[in-house]
Amino acid sequence: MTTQETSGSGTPAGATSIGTLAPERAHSLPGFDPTAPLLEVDDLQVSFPTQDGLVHAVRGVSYTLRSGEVLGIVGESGSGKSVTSLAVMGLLPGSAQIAGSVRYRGQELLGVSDPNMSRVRGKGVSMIFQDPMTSLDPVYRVGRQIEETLRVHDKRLSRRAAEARSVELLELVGIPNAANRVRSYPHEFSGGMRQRVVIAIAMANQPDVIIADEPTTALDVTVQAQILEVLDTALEETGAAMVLITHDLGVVAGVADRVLVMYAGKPVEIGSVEDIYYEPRMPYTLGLLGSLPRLDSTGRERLTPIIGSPPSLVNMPPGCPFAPRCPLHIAECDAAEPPLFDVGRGHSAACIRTEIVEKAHGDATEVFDDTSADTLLVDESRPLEEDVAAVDRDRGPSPEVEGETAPDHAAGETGSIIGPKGSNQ
Ligand SMILES: Nc1ncnc2c1ncn2[C@@H]1O[C@H](COP(=O)(O)OP(=O)(O)OP(=O)(O)O)[C@@H](O)[C@H]1O
Repeated sequence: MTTQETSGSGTPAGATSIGTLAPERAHSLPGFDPTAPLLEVDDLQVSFPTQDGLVHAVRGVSYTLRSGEVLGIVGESGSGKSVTSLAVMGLLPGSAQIAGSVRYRGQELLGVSDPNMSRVRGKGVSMIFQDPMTSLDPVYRVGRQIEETLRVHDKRLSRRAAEARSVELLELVGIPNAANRVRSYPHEFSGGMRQRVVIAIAMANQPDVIIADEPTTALDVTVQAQILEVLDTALEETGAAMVLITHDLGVVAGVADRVLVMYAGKPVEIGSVEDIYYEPRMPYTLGLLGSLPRLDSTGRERLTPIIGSPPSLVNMPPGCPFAPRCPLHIAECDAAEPPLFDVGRGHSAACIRTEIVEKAHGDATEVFDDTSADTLLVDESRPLEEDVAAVDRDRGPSPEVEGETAPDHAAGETGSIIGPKGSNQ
């Protein structure tokens, strides 16, 4: 497989306002090259032995991340996004069989001992996980957890300076009354506030790279946008580049420079965020777009679900793994798994029928059947409030929603009702 390079200006994104780097610690592995890309993942392969056989979780992932760049990695559950990132961080279980190469500033990370990886983790590359409670220790005050992170990489930092920096970091991520909140325990914060603390810890040592694995998935939709803004602040303050992992193309739209789409353990499309959203060439990417309500739609487009589920990663048959779900499937698709074909301007797609997808110009209804939106409605000829009224007649309205009216929706339209937990959407 060819390594697909991510684009980027090569200049760090922002100022470093929260302390100074001690580069010799983070960069003390053999092969350090300050001019090398921040992260080069080359033909990464990860398998897990299981009772059912070898699970080929990651089957040849390659990407390059440069300074100041945000790379979105998108794909369905089980497509290998997290395993790819855990391999980069050296956090896979001992049973994992790993091949390929992961270089941070030219230094090979695969096979490096855990003490040596600790020099890179947190300072060279830090990670934000989906559930903040997996990162935070429930029995320590959040301030202490930030201070420890700082002092792991800077033993000369006094306790008082670490305390002051913790308050500064909590302010940066938008925790009100930070000087008092440093003394709070994780359970005293809401989920969104806890994720802000985790972001503060991830940026504490001004890493070169932040890997954020589904950082907003566990949060209320109203909080998700705020956390994306906080991540943006983290990048500005640290000058870090970011790998943003999500199953939601909508999340990467406003944040990423480039997007890597994964399917069944492999990248199936890589391109700029504009190419992926407006000119995708892989039917799977088009299907993902079609199943997502778009803010730039005219309001009349239908959603197009991808029918079926991804293949088992044990004993995969030859051919394109997406073929059984693909509306453009032909016999040749079953012969061999297509490599990433260059379709122009740093854009590549693993499909032998890209010229047909090209003609859709991002409109999934050109290729996929549109079935989903109508299934939400009992009767296409009447607006949604009549359906709600019919349900109310049968069940009786709940006291909380009595007097509220349903939004005016006609057949085929997509609407969202959002609100924080307990708001009776
Ligand atoms: N320790 C393990 N042992 C066996 N199989 C594993 C292990 N860890 C992950 N897998 C398998 O590897 C595949 C990829 O998992 P991964 O967590 O990377 O997917 P993902 O794209 O991040 O999905 P999600 O969004 O649900 O986290 C899955 O089939 C998963 O079951």
